Order: sequence, then structure tokens, then C-alpha cells
Amino acid sequence: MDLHTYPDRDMLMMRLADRISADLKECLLTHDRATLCAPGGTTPGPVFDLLSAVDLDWSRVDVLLNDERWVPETSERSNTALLRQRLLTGRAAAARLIPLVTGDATPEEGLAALTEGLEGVLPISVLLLGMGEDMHTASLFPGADQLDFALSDNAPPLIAMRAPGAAEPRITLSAPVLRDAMKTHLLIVGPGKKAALEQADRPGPVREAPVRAILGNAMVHWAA
Ligand SMILES: O=C1O[C@H](COP(=O)(O)O)[C@@H](O)[C@H](O)[C@H]1O
Repeated sequence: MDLHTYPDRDMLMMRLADRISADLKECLLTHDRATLCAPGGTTPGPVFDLLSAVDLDWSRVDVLLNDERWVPETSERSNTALLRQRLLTGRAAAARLIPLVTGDATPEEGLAALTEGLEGVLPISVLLLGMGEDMHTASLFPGADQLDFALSDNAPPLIAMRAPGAAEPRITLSAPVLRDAMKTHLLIVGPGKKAALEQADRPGPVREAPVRAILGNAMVHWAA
């Protein structure tokens, strides 16, 4: 496992934002556009704050979530709202947001339109993922109804998912799309997530620790 440990969270967020912006700039040297795929949740806000001020050609960047909770954007649980408030502001306001939520009642109803919206934005150029203490990443939760499908090699890019560990229905990128990313970073903080990471790094079925699906490709960034 490619684990990078930082003296504190501030240092972690600064170094990670530097790496992600360097990855994006490198991609834009040889490609017309770059896709930055980002997590929601409670951890990445400070990295988003730093990235939003970076001087790069954001008008050539597509920003896509790893996954979304099927809630309206007015909900405090909306990952889209987090992106709008913390990343797509300042210089990064010029980036294009690829939506992962619709006004439909269920993710199953929104799936076809959202999948169409992914045309031209895959493969992911720079992937930033988070992880829960249950070892889920994106919305690939242990015990989720569509987990085996989402982990399979022939999975479509987007899957509607329901899981005992998730408070609401979800939509998530599938394992093959996450694995195809050109650069992958996993951001975790705190002792609970470090213990979960160590458990996930041991051999075992991916379905019991879905983060295993990407661990071999990822630079892992951790601070206490
Ligand atoms: O529900 C989610 O959880 C994970 C981890 O979130 P955190 O609050 O522990 O940082 C996140 O990566 C994912 O995008 C989100 O939908």
C-alpha cells in the first residue's frame, strides 16, 4: 500500500491539494480537458477550499462526484451542495459540474439521464476518494444491494445503490470506472479510519471491504 502520513491535518490538506493541482495541470498539458472526480462527506472540505484558489485553466476541467446521496441540493447531506460551496467557487468556479442527481424521486429513475451525462468525461483524470470506517468508498458499501454488480468487471459506470449503512438511497460510480482513473488519491483522517485501512489492506474479499477495489492503485493520504 502506498501510504503517505502527514504530521497534521493542515499539512495533509495542503500537500494533497498541491498534488491534485499538479496532476490536473499535467493532464491539461496533453489533453483538451481533464476530469476531477471528488468525494462528498465530512473530510474533503479543506482540500476543496485550497483547490478552489489554484491558478489553473479550470474552464477545461469537468468536476464529477464519486457518489451522491439521493437528497435535494438544499439538504445538508447533499454532496453536490458541498462541491458548489467549497470547490466550485473562486478560480474553480469556471469548471463544469457533471451532475450526479436529478429531481426524480429515486436514483433508478435518474440513472439513464445521469449516465448519458458521463459521455466524454471518462476515464477520470484525477480521482480523489474518501472512505468510511466500514471500509466503503464512493457508495460501495458492504452489504449494499447492488454491491456485487458494482464490483463486477462488466458493471456500467453508474449504479443506484441502497445499503444498510447508508441513510438514503445513493448513486455511485462503479468499481471499473474508479479503477480506470489515471491518478488515484485516497484521503482519510483519524485513528478509526487508519485501523479500517489496515484491515482493508489484509487479504480478503472485496465485498467485505469495498475500498480494496482501488487500494492497489491509490496513493493513500492520512493524518491523525
Ligand atoms: O457517504 C459518504 O461517505 C464517504 C466518507 O465520508 P466521510 O464523512 O467519512 O468523509 C465519502 O467519501 C462519500 O463520498 C460519501 O457519499
